[in-house]
Amino acid sequence: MILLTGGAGYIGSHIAVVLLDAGLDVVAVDNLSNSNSASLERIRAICGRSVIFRHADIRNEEAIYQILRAHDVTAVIHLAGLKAVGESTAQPITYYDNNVVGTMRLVSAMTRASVKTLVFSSSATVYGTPAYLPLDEKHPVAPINPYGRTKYFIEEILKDLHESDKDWRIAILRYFNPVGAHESGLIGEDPLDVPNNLLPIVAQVAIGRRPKVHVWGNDYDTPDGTGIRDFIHVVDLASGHLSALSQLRQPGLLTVNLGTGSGSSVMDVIQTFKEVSGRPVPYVIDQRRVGDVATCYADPTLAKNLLGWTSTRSLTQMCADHWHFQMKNPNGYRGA
Ligand SMILES: NC(=O)c1ccc[n+]([C@@H]2O[C@H](COP(=O)([O-])OP(=O)(O)OC[C@H]3O[C@@H](n4cnc5c(N)ncnc54)[C@H](O)[C@@H]3O)[C@@H](O)[C@H]2O)c1
Ligand SMILES: O=c1ccn([C@@H]2O[C@H](COP(=O)(O)OP(=O)(O)O[C@H]3O[C@H](CO)[C@H](O)[C@H](O)[C@H]3O)[C@@H](O)[C@H]2O)c(=O)[nH]1
Repeated sequence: MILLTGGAGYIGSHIAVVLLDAGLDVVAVDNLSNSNSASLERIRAICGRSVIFRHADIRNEEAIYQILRAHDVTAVIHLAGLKAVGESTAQPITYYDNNVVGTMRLVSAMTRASVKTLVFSSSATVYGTPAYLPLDEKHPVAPINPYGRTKYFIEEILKDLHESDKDWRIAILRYFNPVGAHESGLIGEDPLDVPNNLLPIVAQVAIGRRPKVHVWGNDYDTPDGTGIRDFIHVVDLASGHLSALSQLRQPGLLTVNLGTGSGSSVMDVIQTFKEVSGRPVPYVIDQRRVGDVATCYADPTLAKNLLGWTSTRSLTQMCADHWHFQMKNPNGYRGA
C-alpha cells in the first residue's frame, strides 16, 4: 500500500491514476485546503477502482501514524504542501509550518511505523536564478522566495535523516513546470483562487472566463523576448514517481530533475493553445513579474540514467489535454 499525501490535488490525482493502473493500492491523505474530493471520484471513474481516502492534515503525527499502521503502508509519496510563491512571501510562517513542519511530522510518524521509503515533491525553484543551462542536479541551490526555501530546507532535512539512518530510501524529485491533464479530461488542474501559473490562465482566457493573458515581459534575452520554461505533461511527471519507487528497492538517497530538457516561451504556449483550442487567446504585454527568470529548463539525463524515465508528451499534447479538461469542466470540479 502506498500513502499519497496531497492525493486529492492536481499532481497527486494523476499520480494516483498511474499507481492504480500499475496495480498498486493507494491511500490518499489530504486536508482539502487546496483541492476538492470530487477528484477522487473521478479517479475511480478512470481506473475502475478507488483510492482509500483519509481526510487528515500531515501535521497531525498521530493520525498519520495510525493511517500508516492501519493500511500496512510500505512507501510514502509526499506531495502535500502549499505552493503559491506570492502567498509564501506574504505568509512565510504559514508556509514553513505547513511544508517544513508538516514534513517533519510525517517522517516522525514514518519512523515510528518503520516505513522508511519516501518520494518527495521538490521543485526546480530551489535552483533560483540559473548560473548555467540546462539545469543539472549539481547546479547550486539558492531559492529566492519562502516557498522555494521550504523545499530547500526539506531537502536538507531529508539528507540529514538519511545520513543518520542509512535504511532510509529517499527520492527527491525536482519538478519543472507541470501542465496538462489526464487524457480522459476527468482530472486536471482546478485552481480554487485566481491562478498564477501560465497554463491555467491561458485556458481560462480561451474559454472566456478572463478577457486576456498578461504576458509578463517581452524584453528578456530570449528569441521572442518572453520567458522560457520547461513545461512537462503531468502524466509524464506522474509516471516518474513510479520509476522512482522502483529505484528505491535499494536504500539510498537520490535527487533527480523531472523535466523534458527543452524550453518553450510564453508566446509558444499562447500560439499552441490557440491552435489546439481553435479559440482566440487575446494577450497584452505587461511589465516583468518580480522574481521571474528569463529561461529555465532541465538537464533530464540523470532521470534517464538512474530511473530509466523520460518524458514523451509534446507541448501540443500538453495544451490539448489541458484544454480538454477545461472544456469538460468549465468551472473545474465545482458543481461536479
Ligand atoms: N504545480 C507545480 O507547478 C509544482 C511545481 C513544483 C513542485 N510542486 C509541488 O508538488 C506538490 C503538489 O502540487 P500540486 O500542483 O498538485 O498542488 P495542489 O495544491 O493541487 O496539491 C497539494 C495538495 O496538498 C493538500 N495539502 C496542503 N497542505 C496539506 C496538509 N498540511 N495536510 C494535508 N494535505 C495538505 C492540498 O489540499 C492539495 O490537495 C506540492 O508539494 C508542490 O509544492 C508543484
Ligand atoms: O499570467 C501569466 C503567468 C505567467 N506568465 C509567464 O509564464 C512563465 C511561466 O510562469 P508560471 O507562473 O507558470 O511558472 P514559473 O516558472 O514562474 O513557476 C512555476 O514553476 C517553478 C519551477 O520551475 C516553481 O515550481 C513555481 O512554484 C511554479 O509556480 C513565466 O515566464 C511568467 O512570467 C505570464 O506571462 N503571464
